[in-house]
Amino acid sequence: MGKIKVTHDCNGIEGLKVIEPAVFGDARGYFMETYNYNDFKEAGIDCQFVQDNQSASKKGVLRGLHFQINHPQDKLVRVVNGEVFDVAVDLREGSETFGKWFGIVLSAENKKQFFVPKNFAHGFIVLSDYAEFCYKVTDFYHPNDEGGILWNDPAIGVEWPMPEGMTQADLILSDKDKVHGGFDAYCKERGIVR
Ligand SMILES: Cc1cn([C@H]2C[C@H](O)[C@@H](COP(=O)(O)OP(=O)(O)O[C@H]3O[C@@H](C)C(=O)[C@@H](O)[C@H]3O)O2)c(=O)[nH]c1=O
Repeated sequence: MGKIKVTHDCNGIEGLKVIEPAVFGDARGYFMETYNYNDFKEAGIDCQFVQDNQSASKKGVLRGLHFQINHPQDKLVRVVNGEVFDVAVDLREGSETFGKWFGIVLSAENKKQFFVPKNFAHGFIVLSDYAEFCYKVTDFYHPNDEGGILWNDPAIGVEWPMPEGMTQADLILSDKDKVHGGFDAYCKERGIVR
């Protein structure tokens, strides 16, 4: 019997999935399966994950929007401490929802997982004082293969919620993430006509 609930309707973007595990609480605390090959396969996620990642970030950190160009990764992401707003942008050429985004709050409390297939850009903003973010990926990290789209590119128009008491000027980004190109440049480089 499958122990997960899966939502496929992510703003009409095919392939994105939100997974909610069954949580077994008792006097000691709780138990849940965070990944089970058979259940995920039944839910349409039949992947070979090869790397697990974890990052910690303080409030106002924004990481994204990232992808690997020649070694695209499916990602199964979740939060084990704190709360983030997680975003995926469809970069699949020919997709009906090319350039559209979907965002969801992931937290240690709601225990939701978000499946982001290959050829999406991915990023998140930390809404809580601190957050720990864990994810499984289906290809290895290739430092020379990283691509990015500027987080606030109006051509994508992600509606990032701001952490309480912060404005966009307070956000903390890596140097790399401050200078990504926009979606128009992404399309132009690849000869994609929209
Ligand atoms: C992503 C990654 C980074 N690193 C190293 C490189 C660098 O020294 C340090 C920090 O890397 P970054 O600044 O790229 O980390 P970060 O900004 O957290 O990158 C991540 O962002 C989220 C939104 C994603 O979707 C991920 O796929 C990944 O791109 O960690 C690895 O060794 N393996 C990895 O898989």
